[in-house]
Parts: sequence; structure tokens; C-alpha cells
Amino acid sequence: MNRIDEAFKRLREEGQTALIPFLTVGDPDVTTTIDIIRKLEEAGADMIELGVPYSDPLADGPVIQRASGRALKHRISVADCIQVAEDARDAGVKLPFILFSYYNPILQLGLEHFFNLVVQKGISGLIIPDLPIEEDEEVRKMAEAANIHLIPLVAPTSNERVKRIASKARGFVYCVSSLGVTGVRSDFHSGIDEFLQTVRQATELPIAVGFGISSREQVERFAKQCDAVIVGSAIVRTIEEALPLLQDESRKEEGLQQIYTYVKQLKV
Ligand SMILES: O=P(O)(O)OC[C@@H](O)[C@@H](O)c1c[nH]c2ccccc12
Repeated sequence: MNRIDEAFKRLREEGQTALIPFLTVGDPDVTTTIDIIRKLEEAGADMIELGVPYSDPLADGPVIQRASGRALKHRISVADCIQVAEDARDAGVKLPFILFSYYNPILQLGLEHFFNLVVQKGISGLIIPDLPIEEDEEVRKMAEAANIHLIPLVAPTSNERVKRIASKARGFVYCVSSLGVTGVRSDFHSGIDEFLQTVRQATELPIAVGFGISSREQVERFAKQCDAVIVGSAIVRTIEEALPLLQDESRKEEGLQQIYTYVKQLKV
């Protein structure tokens, strides 16, 4: 059984909602990324979305764009991001890892080599936001053969595509709460509740919601309808605010503690 399935089974038994943080690997450096992942696990995270920094993050708002820029200063590759899963596991992290990457960096690595790496390093899931279902046949077959869950995104505008996307989904279905790019929001798409109901009826798989979530109240609201809540920009912003501490060896633990405190209050 895939680690993501195991995590959702445990959470269902415990009546809990999964908290899935997203962070950009290599922001500010790979060693600190692993320290942050350990803190996220301590704070109650149930899975981690490892973001591959990319030069043209078209679906990302300014916070994640800045994080990608900082990480790309060290020329972090897809292979480096995948390696973080193994290194974090070696450091004692038990959480499932979902690799989040735009399609281009994966193509540059080559699908064969990419899938060998993700299997070897213990990645459990894959999110490729710019690979639509109409073009994902080859990747989906390779992912299924490797027992890696290719997790699709559905948006409030997906309408009749929701059923088709959900029918091919593995792991869980990622419901995007709003149109536009990632980034903290105070309100969501007007039809969000009906949209989440539509997705719930279209799949037996767990459903997750992401985009714009930053407060415990928002997590509690979505926990009523979803099995998982994904938080990216708000956590990446907390990392950004803690950078002066994280990059000073004598104050690194203080910076990590700031991230821990913010994330812990999100776990419901
Ligand atoms: O950052 P937010 O608003 O909390 O949304 C999650 C998001 O960061 C993460 O899942 C993600 C990062 N980049 C993306 C691009 C498309 C879809 C999703 C994403």
C-alpha cells in the first residue's frame, strides 16, 4: 500500500483531517529545508508537498515566486529535490512525500530517469499542475507502474471535467479553492461549497483543498467537507520572515520554532 493511502487510512480511523504543507525545496538551502520538514512533522503535518523551484512558476503568486528565486540561486535541480525525500527519511522523518513540479523540469530529466529516481528515493505522490488530463496518459501509466500516485488538480471551473479527472485520480483529488494563482486569501470562490460537494460525489478517494488557506478558522471550515487541507504560501511566507534567523547558525532553532508555532495551530 502506498504511504499516502496508509496516512489517509490512519487519519480516517482517528477522525482527523490531513494537514499538507507545501514548501519550496532549497529555500534558503537544502539542509535548512530538511530541518524545516522535521519541524513540520513535529507540528502535526501528515504529508509534505516538496516544491521543485522553477524559473517560470506561472500558477504561483509572489510569495512562492520569491521562494523559487531564492532556491534557484543554488541551482536546485529536480534530482536534488527528490534526494531531499531520502535525506529527510534518513533524518527520521516518517511522512509521505509528494513531489510538486511543473512539467518542464521533469521532461528535461527524462521520464524514465525521473521515475527511477522517485521510486528509489521514496516519493509517494506527484502533482504536476501544468500537465492536463488530456496529455497525461504516458505519465499516468508510468506512475501507476511505479505505485506513485499522480494527484490531479480540479478547479471550480472544471465543471464536467471533474468526473473525467476524478475517474483517473490516484491518492487524492486536489480541489483548488479559487481561480488565479497561489497566495493567502480572505475569501474563496463563491461556489466553493457546491464545488467540493461535486468533487466528493465524483470520487471514492479522499479530497483535499488548497489555495489561499492561512488560518485555523479556514482549516476548520474546510475540514468539514474535505479530508485534507493544503497550505503553501502562508508557510512559505513564515519561512521567508524567519530567514534572518534560519541563516544565522546561533539563531536557527529560534527561526525553526517560529515555523513550528505557526503550523501547529493549523492542525485540527
Ligand atoms: O500557496 P497556497 O495559496 O497555500 O496554495 C497551495 C499551493 O502553494 C501549492 O499546492 C502549490 C504551489 N504551487 C502551485 C501551483 C499550482 C497549484 C498548487 C500549487
